[in-house]
Amino acid sequence: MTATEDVTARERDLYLGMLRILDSPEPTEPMRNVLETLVALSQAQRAYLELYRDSSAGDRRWSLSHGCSMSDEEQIRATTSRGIVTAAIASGTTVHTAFALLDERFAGAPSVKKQRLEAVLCVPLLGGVPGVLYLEGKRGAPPFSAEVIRIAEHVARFIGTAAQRAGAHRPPDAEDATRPFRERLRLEAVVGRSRALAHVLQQVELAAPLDVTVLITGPSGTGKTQIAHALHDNSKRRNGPFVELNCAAIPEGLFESELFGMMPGAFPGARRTPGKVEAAEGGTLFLDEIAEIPLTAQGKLLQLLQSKQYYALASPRVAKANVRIIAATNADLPQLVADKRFREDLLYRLNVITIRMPGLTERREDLGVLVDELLLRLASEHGLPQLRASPAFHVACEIMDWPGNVRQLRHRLEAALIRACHEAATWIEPRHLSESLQAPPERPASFHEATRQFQCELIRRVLKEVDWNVSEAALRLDLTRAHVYNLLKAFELKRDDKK
Ligand SMILES: Nc1ncnc2c1ncn2[C@@H]1O[C@H](COP(=O)(O)OP(=O)(O)OP(=O)(O)O)[C@@H](O)[C@H]1O
Repeated sequence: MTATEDVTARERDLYLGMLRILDSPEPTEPMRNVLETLVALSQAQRAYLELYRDSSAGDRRWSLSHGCSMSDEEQIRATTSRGIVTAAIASGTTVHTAFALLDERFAGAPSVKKQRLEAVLCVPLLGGVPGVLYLEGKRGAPPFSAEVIRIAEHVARFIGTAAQRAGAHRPPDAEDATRPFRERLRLEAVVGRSRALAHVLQQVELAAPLDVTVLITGPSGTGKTQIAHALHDNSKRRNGPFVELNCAAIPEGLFESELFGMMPGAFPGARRTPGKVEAAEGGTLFLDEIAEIPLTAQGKLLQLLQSKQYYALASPRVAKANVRIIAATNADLPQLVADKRFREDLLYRLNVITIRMPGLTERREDLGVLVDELLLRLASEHGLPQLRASPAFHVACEIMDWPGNVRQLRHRLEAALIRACHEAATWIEPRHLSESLQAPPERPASFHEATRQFQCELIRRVLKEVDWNVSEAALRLDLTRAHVYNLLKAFELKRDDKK
C-alpha cells in the first residue's frame, strides 16, 4: 500500500469508526477507536477528548484519550485547561500552534513549559456540546497539516453533534448550600450556591443582628460591598440609611470634613455641611477601602468607634453618633500595621467580627448561576432582550480565570450580551466573549447535516484516491457499485468537483 493509500484507508476507518459511534449504546470504545485512528492518521503523539457538563456538582469533565497514560491524561486535564483549551473554547475556533513553547500566546503557561509542548491542535466540539478535541504532535515533528486540521475539525463536529444527541452534557442539578440562609435572611442581591458563599452567609446571619463593627476582607470585586448591604438589610437598622464612603476616593485634606462634616469657620466662606456620620444617623456607615484612610484621620475614627462621639470640623461641641460601622478592604491590614501605615488599635476596634470574602477561584461552582443571573439582571438594566448563555458559553466562563472576580465577570458578561444583541443572536456564545464585534457565524450543522458531510467527504476522498474508478471505490468502501452511484448523485459529486 502506498503512503497515500494508507492515509485514505485510515481516513475511511476514521469515518466508519464515527458511524459506529452512532450505532453503539455505549460509545466510549468506538470513540477511543476514533482517537486511535486519528493519532495514526495525523502521526500525533496523542489525542485527548474532553466533554463538559455545565454542572456545578462534582466533576464536570468527561474525558477519553489515546496515547496517554492515566497520569498523562491527568496532566492534560490539569495543565491545559487554562491555556490552549480555554483559547479554543472561548473563541469557538480551532487553535493550532506549530510550536507551543515558542508561541507567545502559550509560551508562558506552566503546562507548556513543563511538557515542552511543540505542535498542538485543539478543536472545540462544534455540534453544540461544550468540549474539545486535543492533539499533541510528536517531539521534532512538523506542524499539523491543513489536511489533518480539516479532518480533526470534522471529527470534533461529529462528536459534538453525537454527544449533543445523546444529551451527554446535561447537568444534574447542583445542591444549593446557601438555601437555609436564604430562607431566613434578606439576600436577594447575593448570587451563588457554593459552600464558600454559604460560609460567608453564616457569618452574616451571626453578625447582622449584633450592633458591632464588622470588617470585611477579600480580593477586589468579590462582593464585599454587597455583603455590607446584606449586613445592614438584616440588622435592626434596616429602616435607617446605608451610607457608603469610599476612603480611596477622598483627597487626604478633605477626609475629616467628608466623614465628620464642618461648621462655618472651618475655612473662609465655609458653610455648615453634614458629614457621612451624620448622614448615616440611625443606620449603617460603610467605609470601603478603609486601608486608604489617612493616618491623621485614623485617630479620630478610633475615637468615634470607642465613644460614639465626634467633632465636626471647627465645631467646639461634641456630637453623638448613632451609627453602626462596617469597613471593607482588600489590603493586608496586619502588614500595614507592621509598616506603621495603619494604627493597630484601630484595626482591633474594626475587626470585632471579620468576614472574609472568597475569590471566584474558591467558588468556581458559583460561575454557572452567576452567569445566568447576572445576564438576566444586565438585560433588564439595559433594556435588552433576555438572551441566555449557551452550554459552551457556560463552559468558557467556567474554565477562564477571573482575577477581577465577580466584577470582571460582570463586565465581560455585559460586553458579551451587548455583542450578542448586536448580532441578533439567539444565544450568547463563547465568541461573544472576544473583544471585537463579529459578523454572525454560520449556523452549526445539524446532526443529519454533519453525517452527510462526513459521508460526502469520505466518498470524495476514496474516489480521488482510485482515480474515480467507481468499482474500485465500492470495493474499498465495502458498498455496492449502485450504492456508490446513488451517493454520487445524492451528493452531486462529479469528477472535476472541487468540493
Ligand atoms: N455574589 C454576587 N452576586 C451578584 N453580584 C455580585 C456578587 N458579588 C459581587 N457582585 C457584583 O460584582 C460587582 C463588584 O462587587 P462589590 O463592589 O461588592 O465588590 P468589592 O469586593 O466591594 O470590590 P472592591 O474591593 O473593589 O471594592 C458589583 O457589581 C456587584 O454587584
